Amino acid sequence: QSGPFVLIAYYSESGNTKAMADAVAEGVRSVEGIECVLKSMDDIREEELLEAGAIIVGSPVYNANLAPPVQEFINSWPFEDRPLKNKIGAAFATGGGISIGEEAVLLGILRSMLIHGMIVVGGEEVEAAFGASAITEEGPFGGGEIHELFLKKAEGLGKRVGELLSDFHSKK
Ligand SMILES: Cc1cc2nc3c(=O)[nH]c(=O)nc-3n(C[C@H](O)[C@H](O)[C@H](O)COP(=O)(O)O)c2cc1C
Repeated sequence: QSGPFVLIAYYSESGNTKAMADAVAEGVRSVEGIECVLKSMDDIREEELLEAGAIIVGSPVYNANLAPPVQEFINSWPFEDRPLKNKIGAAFATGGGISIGEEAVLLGILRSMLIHGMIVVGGEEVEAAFGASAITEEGPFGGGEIHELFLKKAEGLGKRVGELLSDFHSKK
């Protein structure tokens, strides 16, 4: 990576969180001068975490908590001298049902980021205030594809983080 970039790190067992990650990436890529690295968290090297200007983490909801591999990933971040301090952080999540854990997961990710001294932000719209989330199995949202409404929130999140990173860089 030559210029400032946003790292999007996701975990996805059945593809829903990956689909949201793709929409977040689209939002980031709409910002001029900002690059985007989109990866499943298994493939992320520590160097990439250290070089990223912003990190956006996505998790499915598992029993109203972060999926364990996501918490493990965050627990593996370097902490000595807090090298992630002042990076921008944001979250996205997918859950099967409405209000059975997605907000808890978003805030769980942001809480861990705050321990690292990151500057955490939500999405573009008030409907994505804690980050972008999607419902994947309940009622009208159970059709197999992620509803457009949720993809738009994900895109707005990526765009906002990209724009903030761009502002930070222009002030340096
Ligand atoms: C072990 C397990 C626990 C789950 N617990 C919840 C839950 O508490 N609340 C919820 O809304 N969805 C729950 N789900 C559903 C997933 O969050 C949902 O299907 C999600 O979109 C899967 O994301 P993925 O396709 O990226 O793997 C659970 C799924 C699994 C496999």
